[in-house]
Amino acid sequence: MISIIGSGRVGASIAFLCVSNALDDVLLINRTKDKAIGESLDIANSIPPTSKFSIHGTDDYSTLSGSDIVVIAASTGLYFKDRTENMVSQIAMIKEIAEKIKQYCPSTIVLLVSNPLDVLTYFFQKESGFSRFKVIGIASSLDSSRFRYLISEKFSVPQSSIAGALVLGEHGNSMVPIFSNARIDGKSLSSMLNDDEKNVIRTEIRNYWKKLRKFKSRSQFGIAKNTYDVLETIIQKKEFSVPASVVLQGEYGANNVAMGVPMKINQNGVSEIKEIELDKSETELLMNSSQKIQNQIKSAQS
Ligand SMILES: NC(=O)c1ccc[n+]([C@@H]2O[C@H](COP(=O)([O-])OP(=O)(O)OC[C@H]3O[C@@H](n4cnc5c(N)ncnc54)[C@H](O)[C@@H]3O)[C@@H](O)[C@H]2O)c1
Repeated sequence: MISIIGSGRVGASIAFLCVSNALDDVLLINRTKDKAIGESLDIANSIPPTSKFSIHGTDDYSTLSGSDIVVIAASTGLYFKDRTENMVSQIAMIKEIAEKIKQYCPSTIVLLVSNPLDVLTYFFQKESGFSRFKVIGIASSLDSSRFRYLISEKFSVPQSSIAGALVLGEHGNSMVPIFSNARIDGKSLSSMLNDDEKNVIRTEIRNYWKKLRKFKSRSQFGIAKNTYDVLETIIQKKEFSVPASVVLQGEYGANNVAMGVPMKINQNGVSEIKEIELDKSETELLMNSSQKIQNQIKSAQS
């Protein structure tokens, strides 16, 4: 069973993909029970006639028991300028949720989606005491899909001709697009862009969510698909290479901080953290990004 805590825009979109693709049974848990019931009644009509799975909504955390995976997409409020605006209330919320998950499904895998993503991934792992390989923050794959989209628009090429376009580090203003790893039809992307052009793309990726919010209130489908891909990997016992946030213990020179890094995921969670080669400026930017997240963690602890 896949349980999704928080059935707002993002949680409901993830549930819709799971149910309409007959991935597994889905449980929606929301602070306000009616919202969870309403979304589950709607999404239930997308169950394919050949599916053996269903969906239910509740505000009762004890129903988490038996969850194979829990997705956390709950939010205490909106933010407008920066994803860290609600950090204090989001950390308090994640600590409460960690207690419930520990109580009702202590051997589950947890996918975090709520913001500020890296800070919450860190606090969830510390609070729950779960293996760091079972607590995965989903966001770098979304940022990477934005990177891919912007390259494909700039060069008028299909996304299928782009490989290795990764965004690592914080899911926030210090995120780091890795130009040195990206290829278009096998040709190095770095060699096709000067520093100014790279800066423009870097800024566009970081501000993608702000641009999107000029046209609709906030994003939901991109993150839903990126989360679904990881859920499918785990439920169907596949293996998947993807950038995601995890608590680091020395990898990329970072310690006791969560941030987006390339990894392999399988049915047990993170099976490998991949340390890829970065150029000098990317290495510095990634160190700065981990330092920024660490500062946020420290400010929340003081
Ligand atoms: N990781 C990413 O790349 C990414 C992308 C988009 C959105 N997000 C984040 O996902 C989160 C959800 O976004 P949204 O647009 O769906 O928000 P939303 O406001 O539409 O939904 C949040 C839901 O969480 C519920 N909730 C609050 N506290 C709860 C609790 N303790 N237990 C259960 N439910 C609770 C609310 O009642 C609400 O229904 C936000 O933190 C947002 O910033 C992350």
